[in-house]
Amino acid sequence: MEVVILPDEDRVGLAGAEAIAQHVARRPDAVLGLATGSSPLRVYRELGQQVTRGELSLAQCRAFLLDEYVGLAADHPEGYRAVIEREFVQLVDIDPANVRGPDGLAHDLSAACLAYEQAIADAGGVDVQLLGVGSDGHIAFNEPGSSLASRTRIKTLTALTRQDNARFFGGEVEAVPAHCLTQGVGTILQARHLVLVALGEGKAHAVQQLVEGPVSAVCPASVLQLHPHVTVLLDEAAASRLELRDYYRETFSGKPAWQGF
Ligand SMILES: N[C@@H]1[C@@H](O)[C@H](O)[C@@H](COP(=O)(O)O)O[C@@H]1O
Repeated sequence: MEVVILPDEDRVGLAGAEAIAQHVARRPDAVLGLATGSSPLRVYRELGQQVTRGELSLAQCRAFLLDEYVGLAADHPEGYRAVIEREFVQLVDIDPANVRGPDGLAHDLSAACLAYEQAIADAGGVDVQLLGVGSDGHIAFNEPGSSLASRTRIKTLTALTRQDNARFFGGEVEAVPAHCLTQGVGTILQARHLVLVALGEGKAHAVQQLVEGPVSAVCPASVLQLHPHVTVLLDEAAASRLELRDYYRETFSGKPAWQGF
């Protein structure tokens, strides 16, 4: 796991965009994994600027969302498909038809979950998956207690997550749907590169647990310790509770000492 501590949100956004751009440089038709929430927004803005400047093109990419609320009308502005449309698709040159999310309005939600897993597999799997982390350590909507081998399925949101996300629903907890469809922890682990972004003091405990805590379903994000290629991008506040933060800084600060031997 590569832990990168950066001075501010803009630098985190830049680093996240760089990680994605590197995949696209190697493979122009890369499969991208998209996350919602506020943490990845600067990454999307930076990608948008690179596309506008002609430095990057996502025209051949396909993308899959991590999760979706159950039961929100298709035109609801806080539905994750709508959020991604607004915050990502409209800023870059990806074909909107190539961006897919779980169908939270499906008549048969279980069948929709299976179909979503199949669509990801048919695309050849996700090359680079952007992730945020909930203040309780959830990734996507895999709440504490989620099976670490889970696949895309319906989940019930915790009171804490609904409270955290109420800010997107005019502050009304009751307006936040109680259920969602989410890629499972096992699904996420199959992406070839995981890039997690965490910003602010409110994430410091979850970040400490995910990087340095035991691997446990109590903090689903801790399962990232079992993945061979993870980049964790943090601002100073999110990194503030890491016991080994000076070590992470040293290892990232420049040329490794063994170079040149
Ligand atoms: N389902 C999303 C997660 O994918 C996201 O990581 C989390 C944190 O969001 P934020 O980045 O706004 O703190 O929010 C939601 O619960």
